[in-house]
Amino acid sequence: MATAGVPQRFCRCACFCSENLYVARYGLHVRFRGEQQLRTDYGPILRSRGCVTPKDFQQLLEEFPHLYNGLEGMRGPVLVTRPCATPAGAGGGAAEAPRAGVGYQEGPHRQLLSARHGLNSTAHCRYPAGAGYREEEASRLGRLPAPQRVCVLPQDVALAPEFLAAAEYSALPGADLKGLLQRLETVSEEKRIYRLPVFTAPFCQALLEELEHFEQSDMPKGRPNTMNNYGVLLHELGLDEPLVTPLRERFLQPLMALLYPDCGGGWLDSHRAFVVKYAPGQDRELGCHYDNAELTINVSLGKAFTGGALYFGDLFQAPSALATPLEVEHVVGQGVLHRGGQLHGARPLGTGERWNLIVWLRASAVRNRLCPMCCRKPDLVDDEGFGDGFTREEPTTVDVCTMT
Ligand SMILES: O=C(O)CCC(=O)C(=O)O
Ligand SMILES: [Fe+2]
Repeated sequence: MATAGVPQRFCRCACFCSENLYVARYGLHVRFRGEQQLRTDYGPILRSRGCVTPKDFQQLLEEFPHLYNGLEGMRGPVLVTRPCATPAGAGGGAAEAPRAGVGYQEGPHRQLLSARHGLNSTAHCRYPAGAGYREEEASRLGRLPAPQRVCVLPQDVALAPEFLAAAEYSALPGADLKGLLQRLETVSEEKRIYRLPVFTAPFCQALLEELEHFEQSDMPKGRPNTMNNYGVLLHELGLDEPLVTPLRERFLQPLMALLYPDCGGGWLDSHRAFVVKYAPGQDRELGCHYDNAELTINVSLGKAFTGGALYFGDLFQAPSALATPLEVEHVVGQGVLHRGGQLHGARPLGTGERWNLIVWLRASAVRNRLCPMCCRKPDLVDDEGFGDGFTREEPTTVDVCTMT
């Protein structure tokens, strides 16, 4: 692990530019190594989705020019085309087709981000640590900028008593899984999905206000990932250091160490945190995917809404076409804990607005061995901030997730 006092240097995997590229026109994520590989691997499915003529294929190829000039950009969650059965019967072959804005081109998009912001997967962070936003807030509105306003809430006002109790218990020397399970809800024993209250109602309210304020401001904004056109990156709001890092280090780590010791739960050393927003006329659902994370916490912040349940399939490493997905309703203030590799998505929103804080929790000791995106030894590229959570250090011995 890092030497105390020396800031850790994080990396991403170079697969970023060639794996899981989203082609919105055909609702498909592809791996791209070259024309022949694309035809061989995706010819039939592309044809079935309307990529039929030589011109269609040429247009498709034009989406990937960046692969030859070394430019890379931001990485979001990966929407998969592996089976993730849904009640609508999408299982057995391709998952529910993910949706994105019309005309969205994944390759050039990543290239553009890179050209503007340099070679880093936090390229969307126009305002490192939220500095720009904080300054603008302070001078324009003459009020406390976001991090202070949200984080001024003391711990016991912000965090639900159940969360505090579970985290405190987990940090005790004699704590064990059995004891922890008495302090949270087991949503699925088989899938190892858990739920517990995380934030108090006043905190959710305060955070929502900040998020909405940021949204309405004219500050340029990055988006959480390639599939969400709305939402906020927490580091752009300046909330990574004051809110998410302590949440991970002091509260989530002890909990995750007991729940998921085999997935790096006790070795979490970075994160990517963002808020996703679903609303009428905006994004309304999220296709089946797995996260670029060892573990994930997904906290519902509100507002009032119907629909938008989470659904969970198998681990992406072991999908079975016949599996019935598990539906999990959100409860405002509560967090759902799951393994990043668990296939999941969000059902369409019915009415209202749904805002959720997602924290992808990463353990370099696990991912340094195997990039969860390309499933190979990561090809490390230096990055800014937490990058994609890889480090150049020798991996510490830790049992990685077993494939079940
Ligand atoms: O919409 C949700 O609650 C799920 C979001 C999610 O899974 C993700 O952003 O990785
Ligand atoms: Fe996800």
